[in-house]
Amino acid sequence: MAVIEVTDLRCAYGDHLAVDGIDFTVERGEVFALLGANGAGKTTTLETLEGHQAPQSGSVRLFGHDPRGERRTVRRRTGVMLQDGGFAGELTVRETADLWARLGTRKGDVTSDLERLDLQHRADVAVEQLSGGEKRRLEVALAIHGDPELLLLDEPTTGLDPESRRRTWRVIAELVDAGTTILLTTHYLEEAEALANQVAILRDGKIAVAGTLGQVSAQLPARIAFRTPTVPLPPELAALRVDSRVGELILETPHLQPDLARLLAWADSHALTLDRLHARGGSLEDAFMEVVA
Ligand SMILES: Nc1ncnc2c1ncn2[C@@H]1O[C@H](COP(=O)(O)OP(=O)(O)OP(=O)(O)O)[C@@H](O)[C@H]1O
Repeated sequence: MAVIEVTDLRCAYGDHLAVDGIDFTVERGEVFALLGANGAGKTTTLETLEGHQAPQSGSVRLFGHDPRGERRTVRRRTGVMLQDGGFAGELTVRETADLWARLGTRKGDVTSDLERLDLQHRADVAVEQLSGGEKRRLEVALAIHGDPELLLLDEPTTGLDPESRRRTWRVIAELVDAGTTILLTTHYLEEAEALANQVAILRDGKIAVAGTLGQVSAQLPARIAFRTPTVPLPPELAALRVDSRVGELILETPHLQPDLARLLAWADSHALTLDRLHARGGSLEDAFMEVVA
């Protein structure tokens, strides 16, 4: 049985349909990243999985259970981040973590939770005195308490400096190695690339593109770029041309290897050096830009 099963989910605020008929499943041990521009419906989907929101129609199942109707059963196995404003600002970091641990049913060492997110030296500081990035790390520390089977993470690294982000990725990767299933939302495509095996890109509450990272990237053409040569390109390559900015020429092709070989042969025959030549396959960023453009 899938850990998460979402079937024809619709969620509305008044008459505004924020999630408009989405389906996906997440199997045990997978990391599933929900991507999309602001307002695409990521948080609404996550809040429905957390049981904070009721679907307008369709269904959401975690471990085969309804996260609203069978909240206790689901919560025992699921780590979630505390909602915005859920902290009592005057409590210290350790008091907050202790309280959270007592409210839940999973056993675990709060000190080690704080250490994993590099917050041990902030343990006696009031939560209201934490920086934005430290607060976000505390939210992640609470979510991972007791090594849940499933983690639901809403933008786990937003506002973190690059080192803290990488550290958080390492913590998440360790949990995945230990068998945790993860669904996360993020605006950082490199985060999805670093962590996820499945992605779905939402647009206006619908899934526009979904699949493994490889499948999503492979749907987009490859790109070859180089500094503009002074000699005109042969027609079959000139037809691939999509853009030329600041002296760089970009060719898009679904057939990277033969077209790159053709380009190099042409450059050779004209004794040309193609400055700053680089070639790459389609990427998650290309897929994302295609969806949100
Ligand atoms: N409490 C609310 N009341 C009314 N409309 C809401 C509410 N929360 C979200 N919406 C609307 O629902 C849609 C989806 O919002 P949601 O927060 O799920 O998007 P998101 O993809 O998480 O966006 P972001 O990347 O900005 O966090 C948006 O149009 C948003 O304005």
